[in-house]
Amino acid sequence: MLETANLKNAIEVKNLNFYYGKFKGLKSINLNIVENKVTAFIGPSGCGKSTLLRTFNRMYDLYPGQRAEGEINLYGEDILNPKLDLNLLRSKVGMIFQKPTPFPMSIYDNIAFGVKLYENLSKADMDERVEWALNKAALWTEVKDKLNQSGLSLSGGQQQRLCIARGVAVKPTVLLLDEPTSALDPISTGKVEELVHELKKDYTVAIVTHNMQQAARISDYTAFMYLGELIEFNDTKQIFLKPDREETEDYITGRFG
Ligand SMILES: Nc1ncnc2c1ncn2[C@@H]1O[C@H](COP(=O)(O)OP(=O)(O)OP(=O)(O)O)[C@@H](O)[C@H]1O
Repeated sequence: MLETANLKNAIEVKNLNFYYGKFKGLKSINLNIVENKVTAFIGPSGCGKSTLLRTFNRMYDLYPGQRAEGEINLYGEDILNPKLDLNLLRSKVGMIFQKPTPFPMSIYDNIAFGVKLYENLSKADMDERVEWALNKAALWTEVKDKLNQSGLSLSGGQQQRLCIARGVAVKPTVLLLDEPTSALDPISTGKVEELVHELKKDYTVAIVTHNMQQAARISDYTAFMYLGELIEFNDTKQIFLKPDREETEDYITGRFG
């Protein structure tokens, strides 16, 4: 396992268990998400990747019967604390989903909407923020002349970059990406992958992916999960070239999963 205690961690997960009612979806997870790096979560369907990602911004809180036990520290603050301000947490830990989900409103408003929840900006400052976020998501040049058009009028790949722009616009510290390219064509996928590479200069990124090549291409660290457990967590190169555990090797070489 990777020794990350001496690196700067954005998130530290300690003895995390997660329950869907009586079903235990995560079993004693311990790992750190290193600041300004990309950490990929891989593993067969149903192994708990999305469940783990959803604990990092307490997305599960929206659903009755789901609960987490243990500790998840975001820069030293335990986010499992029941008294935590969840809106504030979600402004610090943004999430982008598998299917692009633009709001049914203009491209401009898709971005401004979230910003308005947290900040009271003048029109000029908001214009600047919208341009900044669209630039960060490598979408500005494609949409700058049609900011008033519906976000839904964009292509799938553009919609996903719009969602990424919406995510970065509120200036989170961590971005969670749950299979962000699985609904995209190869060109759009390439663009999102380049973008993830750029984003880690400013953000800490955790990404769930089914695509081994993608994990190898874009992540610094990789966590392999199986049946709710973290089997192996290490430098991405190590995981793909010389994994410690046989289960990891079987998975990445396509022998199961
Ligand atoms: N809402 C839910 N209620 C009950 N069980 C659930 C719920 N969501 C997920 N699970 C179960 O928790 C386990 C982990 O699911 P999760 O979605 O985290 O897996 P995953 O690794 O992200 O899978 P995939 O790659 O298919 O998206 C699975 O056994 C799944 O059936």
